[in-house]
This record gives sequence, C-alpha cells and structure tokens, in this order.
Amino acid sequence: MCGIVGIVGKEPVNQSIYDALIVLQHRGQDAAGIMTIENNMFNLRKANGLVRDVFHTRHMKRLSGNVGIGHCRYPTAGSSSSAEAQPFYVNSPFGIAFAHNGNLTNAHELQDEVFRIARRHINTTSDSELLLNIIAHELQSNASMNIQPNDIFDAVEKVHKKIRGAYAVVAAVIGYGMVAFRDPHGIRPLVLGKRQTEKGDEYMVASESVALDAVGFQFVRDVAPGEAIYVTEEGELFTRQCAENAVCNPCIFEFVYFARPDSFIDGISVYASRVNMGTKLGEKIKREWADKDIDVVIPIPETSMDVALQIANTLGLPYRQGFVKNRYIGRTFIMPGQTMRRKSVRRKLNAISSEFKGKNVLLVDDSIVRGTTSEQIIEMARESGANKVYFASAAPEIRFPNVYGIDMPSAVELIAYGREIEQINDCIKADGLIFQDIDDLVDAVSLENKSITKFETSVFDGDYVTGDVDQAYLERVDKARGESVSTTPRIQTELTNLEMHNMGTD
Ligand SMILES: O=P(O)(O)OC[C@H]1O[C@H](OP(=O)(O)OP(=O)(O)O)[C@H](O)[C@@H]1O
Ligand SMILES: NC(=O)CC[C@H](N)C(=O)O
Ligand SMILES: [Mg+2]
Repeated sequence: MCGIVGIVGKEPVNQSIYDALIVLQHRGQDAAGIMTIENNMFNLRKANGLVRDVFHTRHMKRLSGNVGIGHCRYPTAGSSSSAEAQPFYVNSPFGIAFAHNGNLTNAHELQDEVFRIARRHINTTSDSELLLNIIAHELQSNASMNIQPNDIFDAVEKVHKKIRGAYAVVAAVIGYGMVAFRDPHGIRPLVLGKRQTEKGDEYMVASESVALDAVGFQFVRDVAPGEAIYVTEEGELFTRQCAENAVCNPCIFEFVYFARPDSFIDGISVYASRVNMGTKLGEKIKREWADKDIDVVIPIPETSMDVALQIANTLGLPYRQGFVKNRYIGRTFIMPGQTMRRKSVRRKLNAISSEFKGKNVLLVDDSIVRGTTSEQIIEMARESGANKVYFASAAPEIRFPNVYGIDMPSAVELIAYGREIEQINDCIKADGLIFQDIDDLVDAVSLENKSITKFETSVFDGDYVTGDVDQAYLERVDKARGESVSTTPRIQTELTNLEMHNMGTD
C-alpha cells in the first residue's frame, strides 16, 4: 500500500519524517527512503528494509534541510529491488524528489509515450518512476524559470488527464517546495496537517492522519480527490482542484485492513468503521447461525481485534485472546512471496492452548485473501484441543484482483476465486464459515460519513471505479506480475541495478 509523507518546516524535518514513517510502517515493510532539500541540494537515503533498519544515525545526520519527503514501500508494480525503493529523483526541471502510493492502470501505454514524446528514459519497472517523469515533463513544458503556483497546478491538471489508476503523491522541488496531489477518485488516502511555530506555519501531508498525531501536527483536512497542494519553501500554502468530475471513492480495503484504527480517512474513523463491521457481522451470525453452539469469540491478531470484540458484544459471548502475536514480526499479508507469508504465520502467532481446549470457538479475521492465515490458524486451534472451530470474515469473499495498490494481481491466488463458501471452507477446514455481506460492509463504513456514496470495492465485486479495467487488462497484469517477481531472491535483483541509483551510501 505504501506510506508517504512530506513536510515543509522551519527547522530540519528529518526526525519528523522518520517518526511519521515509523507510524506508517504498517503500509509498507519492504523498503524505506527519505529525501530532503538543503541549500538547493538533495540528500537521500533509501534501501530495502524496515524504517528502523534503513536509517542509522549517520544517515539521519546527512538528511539535513527544512523540506523533505519520505516513503515506506509495499511493492505492487515492478520488482522489490532496492532500485525501486522511493523517493525517486529526476534532475530536470529544477530537481524533483518524488514518492507515490498507489498503482497506475495505464502504465503500459504511458511507458511508450514517455519515451517517444518526452524523450525520457525510465530505468526501472516501477510505475512510480514513470509517473515522476510524466510530472517532470508537464512541469518542463509549462514553466518558465520562475514558476508560479498556477503553473504547478496546470501541470497536475495535465497529469490527471494522462494517467489513470490510484495515486497519492508527494514531491519536493528544488527552489520551490512541496507539491502533493490525490487521484480524481480519491482511491488512496492523503491528509494535510499544520503546525504553528514561532517562526511561522509548517505544513505536512501524509497517507494517514496518525502520522500527523505522531509528530505534533494538527489535522487540517483530507486532500480532496483531484486536488493539488503546493507549499513554498517559505511555508506559503496554495491549493487548487485540478481534475474535472472528481469524486470521492476511497478504497474500502483501507478500512478493512490497511489503515491503522487510530487514523481518520475522508472523515471516517477507521476504528469506528471496524466496530460497525463487527455489529453488522454479529447480527448476521445471530440471524444465520442461531443453531451454532459458540462458546467464545477469538480474534486473529492484530487487525481483526476491534471487529471481533464487537461481534462478541453483539452475540453476548465472551471475548478471549487465544493467540499471542510476536511483536517483532510484521504483517504477513504485505510480505513479498507466498513462501515467506506462509512461514511467517506460525512465527507470528502462537496459540494459548487452554483457551481452546474442549471449546467451540468462533475465530474472527478482518479478511481472507489467499487463505494463508485462516488455514494455519484453524489447524492451530484444533491442535490446541478446540472442539469446534467456526470462522468469520469481516470482509466479503475476495474474488477479483486489485489494480490500485494492493498486491493481489492474480485472481487464481485468491482462495475465494471460483469457489463458493462451502468450497472455500473445504480448503480452510472450519466447522462453519461466514462472510460479511458487501452491502453491510459498505454500510458499516459509510455510516461514519454519509456523504460518501460509493467506495472502491473492486476486490469484492469486480467494479473498478476508474472504468478502464477489463478482462484483457487483468490478464496482462496477471502475466506481467506473477509470483516470480515478488519471490525473486532479493540478492539477485539487487545485483542488476545497484550501481545505477543514488542509494545514499552506507
Ligand atoms: O488470507 P491471507 O492471505 O492470509 O490474508 C489475510 C490476513 O492477512 C492480514 O494479516 P497480517 O498478518 O498481514 O496483518 P495484521 O497483523 O495487521 O492482522 C489480514 O489481517 C488477515 O489476517
Ligand atoms: N503499494 C504502493 O502504493 C506501491 C507504489 C508503487 N506502485 C510501487 O510498487 O512502488
Ligand atoms: Mg491479520
């Protein structure tokens, strides 16, 4: 999913960007990077790894400057090579550092255009490097030596017309400041924050509001779909709507799984939406499983905990912790490669056997994607002596690939693809399996902000809000990005490109 952050400050921003990335770590565990501007020069450090492992004191010291951007990556296009870690950089016009959350759906066509028309070479397979070059080209064609806010906004307007898909973007431009914008459907989240200091106002954009909280910025508002934000190096803020027909169709999977519960996205508390999911699913269980003799509700840590507690409340059943999560293991779903994901479930979760012995348990997860977690967890519950193991998913069956920044490029790897509920259950081997209905999921989230009438729900219903995704497209994406990409041993991909990039030397 990726986390992005950008700050125009009155003091060095390196520590604040680092702290913001630490709380956005759940959005991307594969690589991290920070780029700052000082005396019209860029400073960069990026590498594969968690934020805490990528930045050491010596790197932080080098990242001086009052303007900067940061990124933590969960690869959804290209490879997981360190050459595709972000921020990316182009030297013309002015010098632009760039970070992106999302996925372009017309990257294929753009690749050719960028070369033929803009004469720009893209040296990685990343759609983000492509997007950076499109912006750079538009800025270059538009601007004189002394660009004004409207020149930047005109360039973003042209970018919106050219590219399709999901994108929340932040860029730092030498001599100018920070530019950020969000796709016209608002699929990926982006918030604006402000901090008042004696030297003047500082501005920050970030993927989630929790990043503002962490570094002491006040939440101002969500960046509107299609809107662009420009903050000069001096701290002056300009904004403009740069897209025609912008609509707010946020990705519903942010609320199901990706975002932190203490974040607010488009006016919706992620936590409250999860509690509502618990109420809705609890009511469905009451209606449809009146005959099931459930003794206790047990969450599968970590994301499902808020939902599971509310299911227990709704059913009037005890809520108990049956699994302990190893705090040093990250999220399994966003790990690259099925082998790593499979191995990590047992390393990450261990059963408290006394909570299962002789009991009929209802295990709750936020979603079942590939079934990696559910299959192993049910096995663990049985090994711990459970009598019956029922399973509830707070999201409906996931049957369609995601093309907007979640790594589900291939339908065949989804456990619900081509399977009815009983067949899914045959795979995960529960004594009963129940999914949230799609209408209930949408209601659960929209209850918190009634003005949003449509969410991006393609993984559940195949309705892709950008309108440009058909079967042929899905087949192409599937082919281009098979498991081979994400399972390629890192060392191999490293060797190919290591010297071609400004890695911010060790
Ligand atoms: O069906 P699967 O392919 O296994 O994917 C779904 C699981 O992956 C996620 O957990 P993850 O471990 O990534 O993160 P969490 O600790 O936030 O729950 C999600 O919460 C489900 O538990
Ligand atoms: N998950 C994301 O937002 C990924 C951004 C970009 N498509 C990449 O793969 O680097
Ligand atoms: Mg989980």
